[in-house]
Order: sequence, then structure tokens, then C-alpha cells
Amino acid sequence: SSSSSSSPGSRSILRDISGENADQKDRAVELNSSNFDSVLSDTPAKYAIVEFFAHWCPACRNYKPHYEKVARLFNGPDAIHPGIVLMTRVDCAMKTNTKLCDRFSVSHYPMLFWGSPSKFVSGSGEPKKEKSEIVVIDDARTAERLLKWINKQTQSSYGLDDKKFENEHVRTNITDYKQISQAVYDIEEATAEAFDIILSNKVIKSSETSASFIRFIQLLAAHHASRRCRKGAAEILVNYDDLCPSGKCSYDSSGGNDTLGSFPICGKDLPRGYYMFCRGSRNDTRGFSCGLWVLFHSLSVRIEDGESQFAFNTICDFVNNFFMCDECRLHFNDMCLSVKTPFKKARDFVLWVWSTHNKVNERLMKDEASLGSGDPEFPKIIWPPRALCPSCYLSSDEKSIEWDHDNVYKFLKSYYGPKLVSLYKEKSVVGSKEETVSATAEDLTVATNALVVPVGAALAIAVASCAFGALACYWRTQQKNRKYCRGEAGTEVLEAELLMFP
Ligand SMILES: Cc1cc2nc3c(=O)[nH]c(=O)nc-3n(C[C@H](O)[C@H](O)[C@H](O)COP(=O)(O)OP(=O)(O)OC[C@H]3O[C@@H](n4cnc5c(N)ncnc54)[C@H](O)[C@@H]3O)c2cc1C
Repeated sequence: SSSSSSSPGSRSILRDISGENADQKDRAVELNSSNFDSVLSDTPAKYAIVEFFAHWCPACRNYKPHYEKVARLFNGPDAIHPGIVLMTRVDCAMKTNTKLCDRFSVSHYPMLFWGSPSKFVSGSGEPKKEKSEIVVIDDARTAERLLKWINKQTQSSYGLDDKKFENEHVRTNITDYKQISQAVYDIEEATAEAFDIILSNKVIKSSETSASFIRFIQLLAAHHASRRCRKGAAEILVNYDDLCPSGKCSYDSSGGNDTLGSFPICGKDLPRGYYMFCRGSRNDTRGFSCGLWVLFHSLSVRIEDGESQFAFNTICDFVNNFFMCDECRLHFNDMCLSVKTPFKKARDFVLWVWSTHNKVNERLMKDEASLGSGDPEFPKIIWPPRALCPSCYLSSDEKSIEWDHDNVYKFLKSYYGPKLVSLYKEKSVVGSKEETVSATAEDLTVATNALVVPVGAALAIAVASCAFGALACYWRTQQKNRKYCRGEAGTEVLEAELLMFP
């Protein structure tokens, strides 16, 4: 659609790598002085290689196929070993990159550097120390030699002929703990993908879908496990009245700053075009729908008791309105409708999402067995398996499992809570501390004033006063204060605010 193909900037670079013509595209990511720091500080990859070259240099041109051959293994939507090495290049013959190339004392072309991505970023720690942690790759003349270097550094045995399947053998050896710690990147990916689907299908059509969208964005702004998605969601909230006046959104992504399409929900470098925790052994399995489940679980363990019914409604409506898999949303909606008493405890909601997911698993287990449509490496199971959480099981036989719900809850809280974000690199924000005590106090003031301030402006104040993490407290305090103002709000309280607390 026009809205997704015309997005500007580095997003389109990433889009290109993941696009339909992926085969002809370069897998190494082209960096320049303006995206260098942001791409390298945001990448989930453990290592990075930066190739400094000049487009006029014939040897560089000849080297490119070698570099790409290796990049194919690690980058792009069909990477065999995703999330390990980010391979990039910088054209030093571009005037705009001169300073950047100087920073690394580039002395010849091509010149390759190896290090942890964050060490390449300017101003990340002491510059002197940093230098020594970035090393020049001295023998990378061919694809084979470059890969040999990488293997030595990572103590691995990647091969240029590796096939996707071998990767799955590698990953089954990784402990589940390591796997879930990669999932935070997948929920970012799924969030960005969901948002793109909403945009390209222009599905915010009525006041009902608009309300459902706002509630979901609120939930994300307050409780998404990824800071950059919280931030992006908050920015959409702040500007929502302008982006979607009376629920009529402008989707165009080329039309300047005043369209929904110009607000990437998890930052401009997402989607990246690959999943890690949710990566299937085939191209068409897992991915987005897996990421969406993990997003729901990760949200459920982050909410408080008072938000549980709101979160339940929000997720049910979101699936119903925006998850464009008909069978999925119909079944899910049935399960939502079968809930008769409102949720009062976050625990009950966490366990509801878990058991609902298991009901889907149980149904799909049969479907996939008879149709052969599942991912052979990831058969559906009733989850968590005993090996992952022994204490979750009271007893089990062929037909049924008797769960220890307290322990299941504890397990879910930890698995989708701290474990999920344990390896996540949060960028420190200059001059602001997240969710400090003083920020909370400030928020309380904002929340009280907000009763007479349009929601966009109120959120803008909250955002400006204490950065994005504090939006959670803003939202929570709003929720607590809300009961005092029903009916007396007057015209200034906007639709969005009322929708928060239906
Ligand atoms: C709301 C929703 C409804 C869906 N309905 C359908 C449908 O009707 N028909 C259909 O064909 N597909 C449906 N899907 C897709 C399907 O559920 C899977 O997402 C997809 O088949 C990919 O499966 P997966 O192996 O990646 O694991 P997923 O089921 O996507 O699970 C992702 C990960 O979550 C963890 N997990 C698994 N079970 C649980 C649990 N009970 N609690 C907590 N964590 C768990 C595991 O680590 C798993 O790898 C639906 C998806 C969603 C989000």
C-alpha cells in the first residue's frame, strides 16, 4: 500500500532489507553519520562489524560480494543466525561521513572493525577505553576468512553453507532463559508490525475502532516492556487529536509530521524484519502471531490489580478489531465473551491469558497434526512444559494436568517480567531519571490539573516533566483520580480521556 512503501529515512532502509525483493538487496546495513549511533545502540545483536569503504575504490567493489556472503548469514529476514552479528558499512567518500570516519582513524579501504555494538556509539563511556575494545579485523580478505575471524571471536563454527535448519539445532541448545531474554526484541517487532498492519489497512474507521486503538496505545505507553515502544506510544497519544481528528486518521507516511504514519510506534528503526525468540524453522511459521502472544503475556504481568479489567477489555477489543486472522479473532472473542465476572486482580488476568493461550494451543495441536501445517521444530504444547517449570505441576497424566496456579502465576510473573528484559539494552536518557520519586510527585500534580486540560496537552506535560517511563504513573494516577471527576469534567475532557475509563 502507499502508506507503507513511502516511509522516509532509515526505516525504509530496514524495510528494503525485509522487502519482497529481498534476494537482490544488500544484507549489510548502510550506515551514515546520522543513523550510525542510533542503529548501533538499538541493535539486539551481540557483536557488530563496521566496514569503512569508499564507493570509488575498486577493491572495495570487489570485496562487497564477500562481505555480503557473510552478511547473508547474520542479517536480513532470512538470516540463518539472526541477532548475533550486525554487519554494516559506511561510505567514507560521502562528505557527510568524514567526521565519522575520522573518529575511527580510518587509514585505508576497505577497513573492518569488530566490537560490541554499544562500543561503537559515541559518548558511551570513556572514549580511551572504548578504542581498545574495538578491534581492526586484520584478515578478512575473503568471505571464508572473515567468517573464520567471526568464529574465533564468538567461539562458534558457523559455515557459509549453513542452512536454516541447522540453526534450529543450535537454538535448542540455548537455555530457555537466554531465549526469553531475546523475546523483548520480538515484542518490539510484533508491536511495530501490528501498527503497520493497522496503518496499511486503514482499519481505524469508526469511533469504536478509534477508541479501541487509543486504549491499546495507552496500555502500551504504560506497560510495554520496551522503553522505545512506550515512548512511541506516548507520542502517538500526545498527538492523537491532531493525527486522528474525530477518529478520522491520516495514514499517509509521506505527508510530513502530522499523520499517524509518520509516528513509528517503536522508533524509526523498527520493524527490523526478523524475529528471534519467535523465529520459525520455516519462513511462514511463528513470527508475528507468536510475538503478539508474548506481547500480551508481557503486558499482563506488568499491570496492577486496578487495571486488570481495563487490560482485559483492551486486549479483547484489540484482537477483535485489529488482528486480521478471522478464525483467530472469532475464537478469541468467544473466550472473551465467556468471562462473566469482571477482573479485580492482576493475577486472575495473568492466569486468564495463560489458560486462554493453552486452549488455543490445545485446539491447534489437533489441527496441525492432521493438516501438517505446524512448524515441525515447534510443535504446540500445553505450556509451560514440566521441564521449564516443575513446580507448576501438581500432577499430570495422559489426559490432563493439575496445575499449581500459585506457582504458575509466580513463574509467569518472572518469565515474562524480569527475565524477558534481562538482556535488554535500555538507552540512558540524558538528563532524566526514569520513574524517580520526584517524578511521581510531579505526575500527581499533572494528573489533577489534567482534569481540565485536553488529554493531548496533559500527556505532553507529563511527558515533558519526567520522560516516558513516568507515563505509567501518570496513567495510573489518572485511573485513581478518575472517580472524582465523572460528570463534572465539562467540554475540555476529550474523548480519549473518557475512553480510558469507560
Ligand atoms: C490472540 C490469538 C489467537 C490465535 N488464534 C488462532 C487460531 O484460532 N487458529 C490458528 O491457527 N492460529 C491462531 N493463532 C496463532 C497461534 O496461536 C500461534 O501464535 C502460531 O501458530 C505460532 O505458534 P508458536 O509455535 O510460535 O507459539 P505461540 O502459540 O504463538 O506461542 C508463543 C510462545 O509463547 C509461549 N507460550 C505458549 N503457550 C503459552 C501459554 N499458555 N502461556 C504463556 N506462554 C505460552 C511459548 O514460549 C511459545 O513459544 C492465534 C494467535 C493469537 C495471538
